[in-house]
Amino acid sequence: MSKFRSVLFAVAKLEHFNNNSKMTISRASFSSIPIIDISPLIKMRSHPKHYDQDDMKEKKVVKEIDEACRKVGFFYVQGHGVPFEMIDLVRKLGHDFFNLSTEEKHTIKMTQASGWRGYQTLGENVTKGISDMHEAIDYFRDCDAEFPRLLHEDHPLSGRNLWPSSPAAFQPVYKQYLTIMQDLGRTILEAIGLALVGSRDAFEGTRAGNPFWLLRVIGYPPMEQKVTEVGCGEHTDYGLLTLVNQDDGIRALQVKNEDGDWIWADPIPGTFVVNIGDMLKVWSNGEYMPTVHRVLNDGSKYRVSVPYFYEPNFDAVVEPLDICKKRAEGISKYAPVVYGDHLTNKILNNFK
Ligand SMILES: N=C(N)NCCCC[C@H](N)C(=O)O
Ligand SMILES: O=C(O)CCC(=O)C(=O)O
Ligand SMILES: [Fe+2]
Repeated sequence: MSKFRSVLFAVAKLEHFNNNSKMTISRASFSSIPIIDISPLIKMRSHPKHYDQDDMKEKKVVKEIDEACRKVGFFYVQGHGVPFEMIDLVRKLGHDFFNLSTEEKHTIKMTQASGWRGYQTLGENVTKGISDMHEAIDYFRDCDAEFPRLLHEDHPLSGRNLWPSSPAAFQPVYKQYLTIMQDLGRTILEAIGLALVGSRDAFEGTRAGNPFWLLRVIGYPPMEQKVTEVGCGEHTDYGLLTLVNQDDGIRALQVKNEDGDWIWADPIPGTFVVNIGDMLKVWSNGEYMPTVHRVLNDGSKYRVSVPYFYEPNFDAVVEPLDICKKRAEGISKYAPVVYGDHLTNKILNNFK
């Protein structure tokens, strides 16, 4: 090798080293969660033809989301266009439901036959073998002809969503909310597509064009300093993007940085807390890593949060994207996984 070429080679190696170390070191240092105004994405989504992808991928909002995904795995979104009244009403209806008698709540009880949809009582959900101090209602995208595997009654997640008759507004409001949140999830994923691949449609079609979404309505009783109990044990989320609508004025959600410190994701009225899940780790070949988080409601108030999970298609085969593999010198860090299998495995381990 000529002297000139070997110097170039050394520089290239050094740059590669720097890039890699930047990626790993920077995650350790986060001590706060960024707030991102996504209104430019909302505008792009309503008039896609007016926006050039090459311009869009250079936009501040796309760079901010990319940086947040690389460094923190969590960010708040504002300027999302979801009416504040809607955001508040959804949590209020959650409070109203959890205030009902046990008997009433059990009219929509989750069972194996309901495909693990419905109401679960305090402590029924477990994380790493320990009961979580929350009650919840779980909803999954309805099974229809688009999910042939789930139409077979012997699939563990085959079943129907269970809607309470009280409060009366619960079902219509939540159905509307689900439509709005699906659109919001897709909009944020477009920015991630632009950042990772340069294409806003990177996750459309067979990847996540028909998302197998989940929604949880969660109630956390106050723990009053009982440090042996946890509202929800530490975990990462399973899919692509989680959008959390949490009660104002109660600090309970905590995010772990690489030093092992817990950073509070304090509620900011009118925002959603967004975090990335396991499947983005695989698709991005580890460029984006899901961040461990937990819930500790050790104050004195009952807390409701409503996370919406925007996920891949049930049958999506998730494997590192070519461009992400190329950036890692052709090395694929994760084996392919079928999203529905990953999810089923997780859900079946969530209950004793
Ligand atoms: N659909 C999602 N992501 N739900 C997250 C729940 C996390 C706790 C659950 N018991 C667990 O052990 O995973
Ligand atoms: O209640 C929260 O703030 C978050 C809950 C959560 O992490 C989850 O359900 O996956
Ligand atoms: Fe979570």
